[in-house]
Amino acid sequence: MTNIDWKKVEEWDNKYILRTFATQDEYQTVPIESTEGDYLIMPDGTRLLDLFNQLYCVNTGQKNKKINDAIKDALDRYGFVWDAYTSDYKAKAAKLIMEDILGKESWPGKIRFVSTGSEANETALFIARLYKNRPNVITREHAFHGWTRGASSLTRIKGVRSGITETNPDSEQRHIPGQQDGVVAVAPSPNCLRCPLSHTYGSCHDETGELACVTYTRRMIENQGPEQVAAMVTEITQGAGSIMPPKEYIPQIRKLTKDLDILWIVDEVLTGFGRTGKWFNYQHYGVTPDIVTMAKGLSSSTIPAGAVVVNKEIAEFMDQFRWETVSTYSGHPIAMAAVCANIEYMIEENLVEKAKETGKYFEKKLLELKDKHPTVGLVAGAGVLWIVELVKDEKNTPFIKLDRNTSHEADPSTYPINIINSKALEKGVLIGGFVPNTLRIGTSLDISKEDIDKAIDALDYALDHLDKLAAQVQEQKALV
Ligand SMILES: Cc1ncc(COP(=O)(O)O)c(/C=N/[C@H](C)c2ccccc2)c1O
Repeated sequence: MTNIDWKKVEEWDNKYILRTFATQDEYQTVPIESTEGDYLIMPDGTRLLDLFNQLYCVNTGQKNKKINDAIKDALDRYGFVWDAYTSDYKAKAAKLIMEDILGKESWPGKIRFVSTGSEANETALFIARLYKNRPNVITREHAFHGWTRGASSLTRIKGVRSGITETNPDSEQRHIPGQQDGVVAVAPSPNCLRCPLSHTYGSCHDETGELACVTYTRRMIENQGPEQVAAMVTEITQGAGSIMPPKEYIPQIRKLTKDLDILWIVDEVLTGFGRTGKWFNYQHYGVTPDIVTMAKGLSSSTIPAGAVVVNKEIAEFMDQFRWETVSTYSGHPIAMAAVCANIEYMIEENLVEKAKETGKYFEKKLLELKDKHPTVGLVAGAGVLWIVELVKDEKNTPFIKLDRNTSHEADPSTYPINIINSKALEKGVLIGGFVPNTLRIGTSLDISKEDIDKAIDALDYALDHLDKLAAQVQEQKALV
């Protein structure tokens, strides 16, 4: 490795780069010298086991040899050609997705490649509104669909949707004028532990068995006027929002969209490509979408890539038109080479099945922690995507009242996810979440049992500390 002056790196980083998720004063440089498998390696050789899987996006592991070799081969042939030209890589990537992965399903029509998840969702919104000739779309509480204008109009995590937050917890929530355009209505999220409609799962079904949150969504769309609604956009498992729906929810939402003749856009940017133990998360529920958006695991993030798959009817409709917009890097030959190698590796190594089996081991180990630690209120997930809800008492009260909100209405150092993060780091494990009270665990599909055990040990150690803090708070309350 060339001799890097990491002091200079830190100086330039602080001096010239605009920050994300931290003000300049809060920001601290975290230098990473290299990555490998599920590990980040710092300049001093410290190896961090990454239970964020970065942003739940390195599905086939860091520095995957097959992907890196494919990129090197492609670089021997290409610099760049734009979407009007076809590389063998772009055509093969389309074939692998439409035939090898989705070939057994009758709904897929055609695919368009883009570069990010936000761009995939922008494309899906564009197509849905054009195809239905209607302006409105339905999103949900705690949704995260990206940061660009249309995608962010769907995003409903409080701190995120306005785009910026401030250190001072008492600061006014700022909103970026016009950023929320794009007529959307917000349906309740199937967050049964903290039901937005104050129901209890198991007794919230009506006489037809429909969940209360689905009935509410149906009524909301009927009030909007379904003839004004192009589509409902859903993550099957909410990623940043960290919510796993009850098993009936997705099939009932799919029925609702068909009953009301609106399109169903499924955002598989975070859950796609084997993360939940299926190629795509919707496949757990016996339903088929009209449009699927994808990114992250599409290339395992070695090179940015995103895509949108539309159903046969929409593909036929779009084929009539000259699409008068283009994104420069769509179908970039080097990115497509990474996509092909990523998918071929997943098929050769049977990684989707491996993730499914790994999920059973994760569930066993996380439920053991739930039995041991009073601050674990819920464990939910599948494959290598898990939620651990942190609570301060047996009533599942959240530590941070404004739950699923990143607008820093409290001091972030009091967030349970950050308390867990700093204790687990003592054991060389990076674990945490995005919303204050909920750990969001993600790994590569290939993670070893030894590394899972190392992660569970670190989480156990951190939860011991959180249990003590919760008990102290309870004792102080009892003294008052
Ligand atoms: C379901 C979903 N759709 C679209 C996008 C937008 O994709 P992009 O970034 O434009 O390629 C994302 C991005 N996730 C962000 C980075 C995230 C994930 C977990 C915690 C916090 C943030 C996503 O999760």
